[in-house]
Amino acid sequence: MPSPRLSRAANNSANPMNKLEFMSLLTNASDPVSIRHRTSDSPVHRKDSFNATSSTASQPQQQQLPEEDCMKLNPSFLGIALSSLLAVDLWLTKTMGVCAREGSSWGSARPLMKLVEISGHGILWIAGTLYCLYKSDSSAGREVILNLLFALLLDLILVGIVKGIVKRRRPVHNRMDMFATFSVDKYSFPSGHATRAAMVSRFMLNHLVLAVPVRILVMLWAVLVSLSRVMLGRHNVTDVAFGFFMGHMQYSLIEYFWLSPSILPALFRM
Ligand SMILES: CC(C)=CCC/C(C)=C/CC/C(C)=C/COP(=O)(O)O
Repeated sequence: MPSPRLSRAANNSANPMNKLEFMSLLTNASDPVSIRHRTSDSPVHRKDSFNATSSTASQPQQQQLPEEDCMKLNPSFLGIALSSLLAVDLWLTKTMGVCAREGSSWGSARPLMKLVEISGHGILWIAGTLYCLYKSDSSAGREVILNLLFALLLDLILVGIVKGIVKRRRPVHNRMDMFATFSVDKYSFPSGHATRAAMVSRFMLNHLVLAVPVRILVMLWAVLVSLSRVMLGRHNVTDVAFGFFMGHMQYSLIEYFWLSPSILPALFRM
């Protein structure tokens, strides 16, 4: 029967992992050369040590990356994708900001674009909805208008929250000459006009009986309001694209939580 000491020595020579451990103990922690060559510091060596532990002499060597290498590759790929998107975004924003100043290439169209901006302003929509609610004499009409009002208020809150979290500055060529803004409106992501235009247009298309030409006009208005944000230099393209998407999502939310007279009878008795 072999002695315990002898059998441990035999195990050590058979197990390559033990050999690696022994070698790493020999390296000098204060020596930079030995630190560089330490097996755990180099991905190549890490791969070898991984294979050394996972493969035996009888199994073929597998080119399997350790988990931590995969984790390192992913963020760099995401980083490259994000910085490329940002570069395209900034380039498009600069190129499309043709009404940002009076002296810009389409500077003469700036007053017209500002009218489009006003057509999507929150104050105008909230005041208009309140007026329609006051004038409405049918309960079905009141139900639709009240839900539109909630949608507009929800939009203001959600956009304010996202702007406050993301804190993305408006493009450098923007002149801050908008009327009636909140303090978070110094930030640009997402575009509040784009969220409102997308949400309100979907709302109108789904809840109002409109002739086809009017339906087309409503869709064109939503696109024009969104486009005008970039042309006026107010927003980056991604602010508007995300805003448009967010507006659609907000509409779906309003549909899901639709307020009916059976839910809040007091509100509908006004
Ligand atoms: C009734 C009430 C509280 C109305 C407030 C409406 C208001 C001041 C909305 C702000 C609208 C605005 C200028 C948003 C900024 O839009 P961006 O497209 O530049 O993000």
